[in-house]
This record gives sequence, structure tokens and C-alpha cells, in this order.
Amino acid sequence: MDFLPADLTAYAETHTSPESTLLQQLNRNTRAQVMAPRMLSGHLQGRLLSMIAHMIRPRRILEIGTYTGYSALCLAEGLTDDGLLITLEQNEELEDFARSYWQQSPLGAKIDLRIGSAADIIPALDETFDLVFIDADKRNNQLYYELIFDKLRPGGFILADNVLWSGKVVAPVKTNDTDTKTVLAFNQLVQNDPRVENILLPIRDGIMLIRKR
Ligand SMILES: C[S@@+](CC[C@H](N)C(=O)[O-])C[C@H]1O[C@@H](n2cnc3c(N)ncnc32)[C@H](O)[C@@H]1O
Repeated sequence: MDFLPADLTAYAETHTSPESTLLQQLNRNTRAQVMAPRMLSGHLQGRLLSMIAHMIRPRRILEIGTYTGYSALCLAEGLTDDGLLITLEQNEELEDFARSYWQQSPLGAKIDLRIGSAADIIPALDETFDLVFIDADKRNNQLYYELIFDKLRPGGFILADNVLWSGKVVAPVKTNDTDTKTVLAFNQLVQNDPRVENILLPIRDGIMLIRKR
């Protein structure tokens, strides 16, 4: 679902720095060759992720939900020289596709893909993160939030994607619509959490930007 009329989205994109040729190819080929291409962050959100990473200059980023590797490349743009982005993906069939693009970029050496279930991998990560991007199975957002919280440095940031859930967060919720209920519960959990400051950015499907106090 587009929240802005298509012409305003197009205007925003034409007044946003363009994607690199590599990101353009990754975007286009994901749409042509991979299931569910709507999951890819895309031009506008990708440039936002890159801009936020440049502002923070993180040394360690954790991404939960790699898909074809587009957002990993965008976030990695802001890493420090000795920085590393760890990205978690449970679908091993996406690995070769993502790696084939990462290896065309110098940033590829800064991306560490771990294949498996995020809930199994996160507890074993012995890192302190400056930035975490939560973008996997939305039903587990709350679990991921709690699992990563103590691994995030004070003053560190969390980004959680799809928090507007195609606008369903403001529509009457059907009794059996567990996904929307879970997104609503996650947004309220963050809003009520005294450990953080947060702002819901109505960009694309909604991004919750959270700062740990
Ligand atoms: C929305 S896509 C990620 C999109 C990507 N961050 C981007 O912006 O281009 C979500 C990804 O999370 C993966 N995923 C879903 N559940 C997962 C889990 N429990 N552990 C790890 N990855 C998971 C899916 O296979 C899918 O590739």
C-alpha cells in the first residue's frame, strides 16, 4: 500500500539521492527473480537507512531479516572503517543471490550473514550494537526487541519496519487478524517503554525509530 499518492512518492524519489547502479540492479532483479519483492526496502527507504547510518556512524549494526540484501548494503554505507553489519536470515535459498550483489561492492566485506532463526542466533551474539534494524517476521518483533535490548549500547538506535502494517493499525481489527494485533501490541509496547524515546516515521509502511536512553 502506498500512503502518499503515487505522484508525491515519485516527486519524493526524484528529490532524493539516486540509488547506486548496484542497488538499482539488485532492486530490479529482486522484482524479476525473487518471490515477494514487496519486502525489499526500495529507493526511498534505502536512502533513509543509509542517511541514518551515516548520522550514527555505527561500528556494529544488527539486521534481523536480510531478504536479498538490499537494506544491508544501504545500512553498511554508514559503518565506521572497522565497522561490521551482522544480518540474520532464515531462508538459505536467498544467500547466493544476496552474496552475488554484496561481492560487487567494497561494503560486502563488512557484511556478515548468519543463516538461521533470529531467535536462536541473537542470544549467542557477543556484540554491543549501535544500531539494530528489525525487519523479519513481524509476529516476533516484541521478542526481538527484548532479545536485543541489552545488546544495544545506551544511546543506541533501533529501527523497526512495517509498523503501519499497510494502514491496518488504524482500521477495525478483525478477530482472527493476529498479525495486525501483534503490530499494534509492539507499537504500544515501545510507546509505553520508559527506557526509550521513539518516533513513528510514516515513510513507506512505517518505520519506528527508537533511541535507548
Ligand atoms: C521484509 S524481508 C527483509 C527485507 C530487507 N531487510 C530489505 O529491506 O531489503 C524479511 C526477511 O526476514 C526473513 N525472516 C523471517 N522470519 C525470520 C526468522 N525467524 N529469522 C530470520 N529471518 C527471518 C524472511 O525470510 C525475509 O527474507
